[in-house]
Amino acid sequence: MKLTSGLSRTIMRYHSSRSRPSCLSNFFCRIYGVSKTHDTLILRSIESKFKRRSNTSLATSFEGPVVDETNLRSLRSKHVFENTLVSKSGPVSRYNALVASGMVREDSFQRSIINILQDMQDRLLNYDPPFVSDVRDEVNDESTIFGKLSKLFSASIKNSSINSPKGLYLYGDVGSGKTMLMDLFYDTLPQKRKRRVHFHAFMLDVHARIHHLKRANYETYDPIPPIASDLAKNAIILCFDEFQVTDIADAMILRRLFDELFKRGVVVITTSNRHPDDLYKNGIQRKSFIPCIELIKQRCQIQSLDSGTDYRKLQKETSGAYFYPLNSQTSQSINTIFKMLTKNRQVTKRKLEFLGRHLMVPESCDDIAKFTFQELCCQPLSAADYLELVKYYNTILLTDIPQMNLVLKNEARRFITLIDALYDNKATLICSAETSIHQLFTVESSTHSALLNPQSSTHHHTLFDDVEIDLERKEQNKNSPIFTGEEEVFAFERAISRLIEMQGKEWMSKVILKARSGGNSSVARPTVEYMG
Ligand SMILES: Nc1ncnc2c1ncn2[C@@H]1O[C@H](COP(=O)(O)OP(=O)(O)OP(=O)(O)O)[C@@H](O)[C@H]1O
Repeated sequence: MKLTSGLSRTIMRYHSSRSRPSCLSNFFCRIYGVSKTHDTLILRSIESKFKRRSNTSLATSFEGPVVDETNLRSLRSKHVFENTLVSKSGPVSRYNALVASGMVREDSFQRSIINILQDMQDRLLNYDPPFVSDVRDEVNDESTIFGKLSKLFSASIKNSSINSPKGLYLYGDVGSGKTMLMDLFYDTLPQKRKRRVHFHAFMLDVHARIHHLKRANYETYDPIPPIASDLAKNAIILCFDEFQVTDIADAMILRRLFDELFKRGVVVITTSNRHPDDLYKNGIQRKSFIPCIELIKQRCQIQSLDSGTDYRKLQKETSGAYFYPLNSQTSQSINTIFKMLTKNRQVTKRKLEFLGRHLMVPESCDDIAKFTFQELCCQPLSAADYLELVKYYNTILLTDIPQMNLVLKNEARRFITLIDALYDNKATLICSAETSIHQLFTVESSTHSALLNPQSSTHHHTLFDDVEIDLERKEQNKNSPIFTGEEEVFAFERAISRLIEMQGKEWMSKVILKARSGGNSSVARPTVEYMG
């Protein structure tokens, strides 16, 4: 069994201490290698983070974006930019300063991309985007006078977008620095009308807007143009992290949405693990998605970043919060950590309610929650649920993770989505698993498959209705190659890379900085029901 002795020793020390806050400081000092002489404010902020009670009084109904994307920002960039004396003039000077400070290793592949991003930023300085109308002017039901006017208006937008600069589609290997480079670009952009968002969160926002508009308007109402206008009004430069298309609903929405966004002069910068030609590969009705690929290739410069280096795997020190294999000792270790983190405070069962959905949290205390893999990855949950979860919980304990394979691809896909949500929010993951991180995903079938029961997502059924996708046809196509797991195998690599980084000592320093900057406190909390 691989049980990190440093962690267990720290837990023992924690238990033998009477003073919880100072002991907690020691706990983090030891596990995450934070120097004891390190800024005491940081340690105080960790303590207050763990003492903080969750705010449960704010109930929200959907009026706009589902996710506050400021919480999805890369903390590395915050960490790096706020703590290094650097010139604020552009991505190249930022990159130079990071290399000079030793925080980033000089990388010739990254260097060529940062030069491209610098040119792009220079071009954007002179960009005068077209005027975008108000959402309410875009009721495009052609049976109404507004609809007819809207059609005329769309034609005029089309002409005005001709001079918009090309964006960038940056694709390549896992962990090669795509997000870091995009963040350097984004953070140095002087424009205010910009938005940086994880692609999952962006699509959830779009789904929610579609549903909201469809419910409030006519049957024949086309929600895409007004949504595009609203998005363009708020951000003329849109930066997406991890562009990926794995489902038909997203494919059909994107085809139209991108067309409308580009017509409104929006410039898209995105990272992805896939070349545009490989997006939604083997997907149902893929032919209908090809125009979207062509549009991306037309409106974005396509660049690869294939340095062959996964920087996440270069880190040497780990925090030891990943326990394997599954046995009584590992299970006891997880329970001990949970008790330690929640000591003297009430552990409750909770029900999170949002957008007409609910998510059960079996054991929780402040911003710490504990689940089994079965509870979190074998239920019909989606990115929306996991992003909601990380609004509340900054530390997740996840037990009994099985080795995953293509038979368990629904569970694997959910687990990967969960890891993405935790990673993007700089959350802490403490877990117990059947195998080491490197062996967590396999293409072999597993004996566990019979134990787990995949179900379909009700969220997607609603969405298919909203975008008028024929579900019967989807069912007929369930043997389509997209269900062979090719996408999952690809995503496994990214998840492994991220899990490794999340087990590293450097990860905790990011968590500390997040706590220091107030964590998720800016996010409106949805309804929570205490179950006792
Ligand atoms: N040149 C570098 N020197 C040191 N660390 C780096 C360098 N480039 C990237 N990193 C670090 O490696 C990690 C992975 O980088 P990043 O998230 O940007 O990769 P990515 O290509 O976007 O990965 P993915 O495809 O999985 O999303 C981050 O913690 C980042 O700060």
